[in-house]
Amino acid sequence: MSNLASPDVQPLRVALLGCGVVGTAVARLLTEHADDMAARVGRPLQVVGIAVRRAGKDRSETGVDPSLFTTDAEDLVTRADVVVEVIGGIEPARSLILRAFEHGASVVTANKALLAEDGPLLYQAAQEHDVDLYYEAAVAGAIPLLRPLRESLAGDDVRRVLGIVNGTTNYVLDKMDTTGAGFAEAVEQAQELGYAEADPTADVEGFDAAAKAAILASLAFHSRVSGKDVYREGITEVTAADVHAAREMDCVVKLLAICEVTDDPAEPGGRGISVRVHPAMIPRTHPLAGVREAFNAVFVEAESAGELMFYGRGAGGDPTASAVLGDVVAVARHKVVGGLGPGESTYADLPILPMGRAQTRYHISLDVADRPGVLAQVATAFAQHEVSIETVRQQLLSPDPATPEDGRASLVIVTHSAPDAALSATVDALAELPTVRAVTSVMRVEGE
Ligand SMILES: NC(=O)C1=CN([C@@H]2O[C@H](COP(=O)(O)OP(=O)(O)OC[C@H]3O[C@@H](n4cnc5c(N)ncnc54)[C@H](O)[C@@H]3O)[C@@H](O)[C@H]2O)C=CC1
Ligand SMILES: N[C@@H](CC=O)C(=O)O
Ligand code: NA
Repeated sequence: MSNLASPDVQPLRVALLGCGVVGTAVARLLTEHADDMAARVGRPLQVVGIAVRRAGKDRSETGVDPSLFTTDAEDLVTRADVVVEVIGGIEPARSLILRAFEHGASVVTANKALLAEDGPLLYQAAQEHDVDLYYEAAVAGAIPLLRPLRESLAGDDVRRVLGIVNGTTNYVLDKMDTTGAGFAEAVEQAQELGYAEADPTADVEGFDAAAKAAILASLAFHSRVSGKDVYREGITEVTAADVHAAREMDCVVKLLAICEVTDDPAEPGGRGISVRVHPAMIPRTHPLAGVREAFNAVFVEAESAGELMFYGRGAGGDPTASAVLGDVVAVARHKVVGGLGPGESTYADLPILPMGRAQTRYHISLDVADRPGVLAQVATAFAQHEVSIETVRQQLLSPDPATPEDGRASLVIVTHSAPDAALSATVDALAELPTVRAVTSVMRVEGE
């Protein structure tokens, strides 16, 4: 290591854009682990500047020389070999990354929103300028997931990627399930712990998970998938009745990202991609049910490898910085010894299938009149849409005080797997039946 400290060894210049939750951890760890990083890269890394929005704030926890903080990010990216973008959002992050490429810098980013919106543009610019674009932190934080998909599984045929990829919503659902915490209170806690996006709407409405699902599907299926291609439902519509219904079924509600290749005869070539993010009930015995707090877990199913599971911290400053720094070492090494990491791979160019074709199962709770023939009417609605019922549970409810003479019952139905369009049409038909007083909970079911 001593020769690396010699004044003759030219350090690699690192510029950091953003000094929030992730940026602060990156800056501190770059300083604390400077010697190890130098040894792993083969040359010292020198932080040449940290772009911030507001100068003069106390950032002593980074251990970085205060003179390195600058509000001129545009200039900073022209003075670096490696640019780390942890500002987030679309602009100015996109322009700064493109400018960094133009000046010959490789870029490490954690910005899934930008990658899901404009990944192809960034890949192309990186390729044109012979530099790297790495983004392991963008999906599932610390968990090494993108490199396995991009590199380790490059010789296999990935069929499915399914998991929990948003720490904030997992934290919220977990707190609602285990402590009975309210939605707003749990979101606030997730913000305080540094898990949530700058605007937590991106988390709770499922945009963050959708961006990650788009990135995962693109890599897994060698096709272009953008955030807009992903069917998305967040957790804001998950009610206490849903959580209760899940508990009654010995299930738990999780926000899942599901990316699948389906062999669909209606599509040219017979294959298509289905990508969706939505809350789903999963049995408490399923491994994903045990994923607590802000942890993430992702299953990958590949033809030859079989099933793989990735688990770890998906959010938070230090865990995310771990993934960022791993990428910094990789791209910095390329600067030292030559070579580039993998670029965009879209040769399969598979079409995106509409959500209606996704195969899923539904759990439906109905508040019905307790009269002869009700069950037959309900069953007919399922049969008419070619949806097969797996289980039905009926329970008497106390009468509605407004109509005390009418009997009431709750019907809880779980279906077999069917196209989402047929399931959703069945729910619409059920809601129209005069004997159905209310559809009290509808949720997709995943896992056996
Ligand atoms: N917090 C987390 O757990 C994770 C975050 N990420 C991603 O990392 C990125 C950063 O996230 P956080 O650090 O949590 O956000 P943050 O909001 O804590 O930090 C962003 C920082 O960038 C600064 N900034 C904004 N515009 C700027 C500009 N023009 N020039 C200089 N600085 C500017 C803000 O003032 C803020 O300090 C985002 O893309 C996020 O999606 C990825 C994985 C996990
Ligand atoms: N807001 C995100 C942070 C990591 O990507 C999350 O909660 O998972
Ligand atoms: Na990751």
